[in-house]
Amino acid sequence: MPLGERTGDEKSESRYCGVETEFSDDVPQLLSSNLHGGFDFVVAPLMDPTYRPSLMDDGSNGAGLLPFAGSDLVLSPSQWSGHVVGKISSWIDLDSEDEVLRTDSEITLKQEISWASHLSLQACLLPSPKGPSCANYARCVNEILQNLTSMQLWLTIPLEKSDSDAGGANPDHMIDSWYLWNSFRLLCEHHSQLSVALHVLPSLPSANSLGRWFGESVRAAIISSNSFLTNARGYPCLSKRHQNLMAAFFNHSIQIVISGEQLHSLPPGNLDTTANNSDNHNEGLHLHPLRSYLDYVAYLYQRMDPLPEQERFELGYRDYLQSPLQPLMDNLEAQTYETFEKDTVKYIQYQRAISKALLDRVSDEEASALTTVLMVVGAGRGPLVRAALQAAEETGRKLRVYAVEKNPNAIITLHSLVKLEGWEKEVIIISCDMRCWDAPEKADVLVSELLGSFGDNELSPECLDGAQRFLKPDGISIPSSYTSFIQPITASKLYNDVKSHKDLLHFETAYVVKLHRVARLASTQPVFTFAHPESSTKRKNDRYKKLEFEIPCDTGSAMVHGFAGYFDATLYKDVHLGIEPSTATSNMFSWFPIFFPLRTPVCVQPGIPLIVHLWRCCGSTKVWYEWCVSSPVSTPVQNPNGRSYWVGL
Ligand SMILES: C[S@@+](CC[C@H](N)C(=O)[O-])C[C@H]1O[C@@H](n2cnc3c(N)ncnc32)[C@H](O)[C@@H]1O
Repeated sequence: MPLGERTGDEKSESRYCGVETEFSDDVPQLLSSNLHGGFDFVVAPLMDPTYRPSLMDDGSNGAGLLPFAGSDLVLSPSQWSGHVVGKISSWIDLDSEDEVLRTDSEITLKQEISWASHLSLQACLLPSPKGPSCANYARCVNEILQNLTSMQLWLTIPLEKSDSDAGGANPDHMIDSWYLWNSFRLLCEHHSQLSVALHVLPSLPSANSLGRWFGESVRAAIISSNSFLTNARGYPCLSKRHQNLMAAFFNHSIQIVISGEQLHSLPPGNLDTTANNSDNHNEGLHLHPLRSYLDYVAYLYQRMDPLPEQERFELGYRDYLQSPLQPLMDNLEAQTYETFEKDTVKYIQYQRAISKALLDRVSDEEASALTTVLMVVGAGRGPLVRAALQAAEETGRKLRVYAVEKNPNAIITLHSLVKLEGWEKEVIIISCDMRCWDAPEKADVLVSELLGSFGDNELSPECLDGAQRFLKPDGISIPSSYTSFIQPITASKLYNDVKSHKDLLHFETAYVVKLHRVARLASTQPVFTFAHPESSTKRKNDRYKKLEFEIPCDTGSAMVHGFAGYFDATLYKDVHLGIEPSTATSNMFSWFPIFFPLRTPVCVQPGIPLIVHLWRCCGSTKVWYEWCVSSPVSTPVQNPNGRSYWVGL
């Protein structure tokens, strides 16, 4: 039974909760008692824990009849795959000094994984490495991963990090379990079927340190009964920080697994009013011993606020890599225009900016005599024309509008719009590329929306340079400027998706992506700014920027898989629009962030700056970006000469 649905969240998947069990050779009974107890799946040992290959008295060294928990026939295939996660024997130690133990461990691990694959389990839980050195364990897991069809391996990692980094603490005594995970996954080359099961402990590391994990491949969070506090009525509850962490797990589709013994009371009939599944308390004497923990977890899930409408709409795009549009080189399709046009917030901001510009341009006294010439360059199917006419009506200013568009298909829509709305007197449609249009008069106001997720990446600067010829010397450009921003992120899912293409081209491409399973490791910093009109005729659109990021000291080390990019545009005076997280325009959905991947992820740590270089390069037919890191290590300059990714002029 899922943890429940979040109110109003019908599109989101349900969240499930599992339970860690002891070994039992009666798997059907084990499964049915736990499912009846309210859990969705069991994390159960597959093999008798007393088994050691070297102790098999048949001399087969483990090759004889193995003490697995029943045959594959005891459950149906869908029960095995839907309700059982295999728990690999916790005694295994593949990096032990003891050769017998090491060999036994290796044999057992392979036997258990082989059995779990045979059963088509979705995942197996691997025990945490026994010490900081885990090379042999990782080598063995890596070998298994090479031939594993679809099963996931969840490596148990205790969620611990001591916060006493500063003040000359001996680094040898520092605990940061992230290192364990990092060295293990590096040894396994970021394999996409290897992920983490975080073991949540009674005390938690700092928020920044916890945040790192949300960019890693975390599939499960195991929470023991001893991490729960006791409320006034004897029921389990969690600290505020643990509650927030659980909410973050739910938001990132991380499965919860409850483990340990019943440490809190569960008197039948004595209901905790904070728990929602109260009917289940009435099951009386047959309650699962961990039922109150499950109820509490379900309560935490159900009380979460529903996802805002925009987030719900964007669910299907989360962490999905898209190639950025090429609106200059290609002609946009009707569907793309339709999506833009639904973003009312964007047009409201433009209308506000245009209104302010019209009022600045023409005083109240001149309003009936003067006509402002406004040109929408890149008019698409006309929403900015509408915004301009509404601004004129709102301010009582007279307007002549030129709608310039190079997409012949959008021109057809523009003509029918003008006719339908009766705008023939005010609107003149020009089917032309703005860079070569010979305008009959000069504009007071030039309005455009040629912005990409990284501001200038859809070549707004090049287009507006071409259009500036027909803007009066004192004319206004809306937008008047735009700036791109980047920040380093952990994004193991995105990195693996790029890597799955197995070529350089995909590593040297910037993607548009609704970032979700990422950790933002430092605040954003501005990269390139373009202002319009550009007064200097000498200034070219090539740019270079070197940025230094500091990782907050309580974060600990982290992996940078690439950079998230954003923009902020000043439309006019105080009216802005953008997606830079700290100033993002709310409820606007036209742009997702951009992602610049790194070919080789870089491990960063507090105290050593992360130095990034970004170039915007302009050729005669294309514009492209190049990027690299020079500290703490140097990485290759990606995309030299725009060999993999460029935007056509
Ligand atoms: C991002 S869309 C915006 C469309 C519309 N203004 C809106 O807000 O929905 C950019 C539009 O500019 C047009 N465009 C791009 N470069 C152009 C150019 N050099 N000359 C004329 N139109 C251009 C594209 O065809 C596209 O219709």
